[in-house]
Amino acid sequence: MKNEDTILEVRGLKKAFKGQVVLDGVDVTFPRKRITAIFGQSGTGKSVLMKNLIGILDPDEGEILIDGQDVVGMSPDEKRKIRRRLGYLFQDAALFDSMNVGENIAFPLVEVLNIRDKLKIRRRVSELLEWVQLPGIESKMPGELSGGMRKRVGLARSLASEPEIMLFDEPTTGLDPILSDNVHKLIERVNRELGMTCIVITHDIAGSFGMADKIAFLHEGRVLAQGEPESMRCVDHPVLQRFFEFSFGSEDSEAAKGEENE
Ligand SMILES: Nc1ncnc2c1ncn2[C@@H]1O[C@H](COP(=O)(O)OP(=O)(O)OP(=O)(O)O)[C@@H](O)[C@H]1O
Repeated sequence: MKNEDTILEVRGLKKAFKGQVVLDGVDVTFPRKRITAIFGQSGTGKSVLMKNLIGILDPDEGEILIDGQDVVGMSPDEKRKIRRRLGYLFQDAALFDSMNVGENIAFPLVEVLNIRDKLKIRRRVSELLEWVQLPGIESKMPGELSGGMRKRVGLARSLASEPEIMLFDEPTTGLDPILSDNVHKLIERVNRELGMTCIVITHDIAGSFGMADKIAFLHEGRVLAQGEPESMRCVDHPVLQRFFEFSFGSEDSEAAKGEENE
């Protein structure tokens, strides 16, 4: 990306489990206030990368720089503080099943932002539910919600702590095309209306193409290519080309290559 203003950078990130190398030197940058999609085949380490970014896993080697500050070597206290700048939405939304929707969203307001005023909490929960277009469902239990609703409540909860960077782990997996499109529109709103940097881990290359400002392709533990979506079509790699063929049809992918060769 030309003149990229980087908020988050990963350098030489390595992670293995019992000798099985999953991340083998990942280098990738994430532009501030933009949407970056990371895609790659199943099992290629996308979720492991995300877990390293949010601090659920520690890398074996490498750096994770937030505004130039390496998180990896920080004390637990410093890590906690800097990682508050990150929010995330897991595939299953990970709601607390024993709490109702309102309590789920109030949780980070109390625990992260330390808000104690009950009226203020109620108002903010209601605003967040309106923002995800689910007004007035505070008293519903997670078990009563559809998959798409759970995802939106999960998003409202993540947004409650006002992160600067939002990570989405396969947000459209298991959703039909209409709901997937709704989720993409919601991610665009998070980016445009709230000004958050968004990182989206996905298999859905066709869906993410329209939404992302940047795409990074993870393959065999490394980022094989990264750049603006259109530039990715011209990367001459068989796996990447196969992704394009399946997602857009072979003619489209061949045409893009042809244009590049002219
Ligand atoms: N905690 C863990 N312990 C051991 N192995 C793990 C652990 N987490 C992930 N792995 C392994 O790392 C590899 C990559 O997994 P990961 O979930 O990151 O893939 P992915 O690219 O997100 O796949 P998918 O698109 O199917 O979700 C897999 O072989 C997985 O078994």
